[in-house]
Amino acid sequence: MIIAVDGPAASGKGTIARALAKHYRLPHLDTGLLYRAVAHNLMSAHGDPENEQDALAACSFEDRLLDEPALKGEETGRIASIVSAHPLVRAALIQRQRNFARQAGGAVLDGRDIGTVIAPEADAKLFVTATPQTRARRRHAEMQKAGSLKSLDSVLADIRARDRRDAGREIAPMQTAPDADLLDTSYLSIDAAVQRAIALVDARIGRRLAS
Ligand SMILES: Nc1ncnc2c1ncn2[C@@H]1O[C@H](COP(=O)(O)OP(=O)(O)O)[C@@H](O)[C@H]1O
Ligand SMILES: Nc1ccn([C@@H]2O[C@H](COP(=O)(O)OP(=O)(O)O)[C@@H](O)[C@H]2O)c(=O)n1
Repeated sequence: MIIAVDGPAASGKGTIARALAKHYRLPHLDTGLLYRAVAHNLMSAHGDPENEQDALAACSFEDRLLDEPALKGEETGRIASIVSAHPLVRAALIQRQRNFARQAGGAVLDGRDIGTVIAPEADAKLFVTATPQTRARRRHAEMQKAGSLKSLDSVLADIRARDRRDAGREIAPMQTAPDADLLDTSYLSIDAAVQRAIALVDARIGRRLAS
């Protein structure tokens, strides 16, 4: 079984994808980490994120880089959203994600284009959203815990800029797959959001088995 979880920054898609993976005993891939790894390599090489060749040169890395805590930083996320708009970068990362999705037994993947590009054949697709204000509050709280002094307003501005870039790019833009279930977590606790996600996936699987 393949489960695709897409959505914007800090919507809760990673939290939900991890919980689904645990519930259904499936391996999980946070595909945002791949783009963050490219951003990290590019920044280490002092490359220009707008330059497609610089970004392409940053695309080869081993899986263990994905465990690097530095990938989680806000600046890395911002640069990731710039390099991810280059077609050659997306092409360089696509097979890795498809192989993960199609492994025996299935998988859960979260990102921006899982249900639309990476695994359009997924058995269940969720598009996880929350208002920009809610997402900014969540990201701000995470950043404060990590010692950041950035204001909530500036985190909100970053979130809006990232949404615009991710939804507005020409290749594999962030969008809801026509057969995805929408899950708005703005007014749901983590537990409630996870329970709702499991119910939506169960309903999809049930429908598939019945058809
Ligand atoms: N429903 C929720 N209610 C409150 N906080 C949440 C909820 N879902 C996620 N969070 C918190 O918001 C932050 C971002 O969640 P995360 O799952 O990492 O988002 P994403 O993967 O979409 O960027 C984390 O600190 C997480 O614990
Ligand atoms: N499948 C994906 C996953 C991430 N990305 C890009 O990578 C950036 C970082 O993704 P992420 O999922 O780690 O970001 P957060 O939602 O955790 O903030 C996004 O802003 C996207 O530009 C993408 O283009 N396609």
